[in-house]
Amino acid sequence: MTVKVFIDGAVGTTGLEIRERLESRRDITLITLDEARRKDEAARREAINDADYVVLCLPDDAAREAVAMIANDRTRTVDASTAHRVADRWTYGFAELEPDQAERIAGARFVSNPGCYPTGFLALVRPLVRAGLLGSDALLSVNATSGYSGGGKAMIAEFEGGETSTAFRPYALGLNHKHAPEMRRHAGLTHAPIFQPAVARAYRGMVVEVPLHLAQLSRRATLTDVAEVLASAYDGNRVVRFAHEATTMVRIEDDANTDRMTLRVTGNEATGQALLIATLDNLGKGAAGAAVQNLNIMAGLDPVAGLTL
Ligand SMILES: NC(=O)C1=CN([C@@H]2O[C@H](COP(=O)(O)OP(=O)(O)OC[C@H]3O[C@@H](n4cnc5c(N)ncnc54)[C@H](OP(=O)(O)O)[C@@H]3O)[C@@H](O)[C@H]2O)C=CC1
Ligand SMILES: CC(=O)N[C@@H](CCC(=O)OP(=O)(O)O)C(=O)O
Repeated sequence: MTVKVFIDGAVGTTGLEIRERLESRRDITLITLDEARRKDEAARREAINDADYVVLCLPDDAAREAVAMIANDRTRTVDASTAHRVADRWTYGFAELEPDQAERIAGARFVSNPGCYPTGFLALVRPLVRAGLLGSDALLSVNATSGYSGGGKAMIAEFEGGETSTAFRPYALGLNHKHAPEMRRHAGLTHAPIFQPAVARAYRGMVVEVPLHLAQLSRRATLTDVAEVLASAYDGNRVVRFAHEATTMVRIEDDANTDRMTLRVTGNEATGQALLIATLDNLGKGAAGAAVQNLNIMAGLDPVAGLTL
């Protein structure tokens, strides 16, 4: 038996990545719309209602419109946009976030795929909050660098079309990035972290860093204690891996071209300063890899089918 999947926005940056992961699958039949019909409302409505699963790879407003087109109680949705990540009725599609999150995704009708930056931040911070090492009132910062495909077709054109020659560009300097609410909510924090992202001249890949004073922790702890909490949270996980080896260098390319994520704890025990680091691919675990993982879980298939780990 196969499940019918429609990717709305299938020729965008994320949509193409999802299609690549699904098109050779024998357990999945893709519903496709040709170039002339891919933005036609009637054609999309028909495809959406014909599908068992719809994956939305659209700008936020178009994603909301697509959800409103569902006129049956059967079609299940994974939304890759920001539109529903803190919305009621939607299940947050980060399977490793909580011990029962995969089970919740498996039973959900509406699943919101996490943002790429929150994927790194939450993987590093949520286990520490859950273990009581970080209080829910912790005041955190997060700095991150993304490959330019993170900005979709428009940013790819900007970097590859000669519109910018920059190698590295911090942005969201007004500390108003759209991912901050999602980080706050799903980490279980009272205050959103100070989030300062940057984009680099690399097509794909991502480094997310959370600096911490050990004195910020709710009880006395060493770097090893922090590492142990993260290592045990992801013990045996096939997608999120804790790197036990000493970290001397991290590169944006480390997990690029994969659907996995690697977490590290490093720092200076003598000064009591820690650095939590996640590397992932903004288009992999940060987008398409997570969407396919969610689809697999919802359809009762192998959660990592079609993923590159
Ligand atoms: N790039 C990334 O790393 C990540 C992206 N996301 C999210 O995924 C979603 C897609 O982003 P991304 O792939 O980067 O963006 P792109 O701009 O590369 O692709 C968006 C696609 O949606 C199409 N589209 C726009 N409006 C409509 C509509 N009304 N009906 C049908 N198709 C439409 C566009 O068509 P056209 O080609 O004609 O413009 C385009 O092909 C966004 O919400 C983004 O925030 C999430 C995580 C990471
Ligand atoms: C480099 C870059 O511009 N990145 C995008 C985030 C990509 C992502 O995660 O997308 P969504 O939350 O939009 O789904 C940004 O900062 O807006």
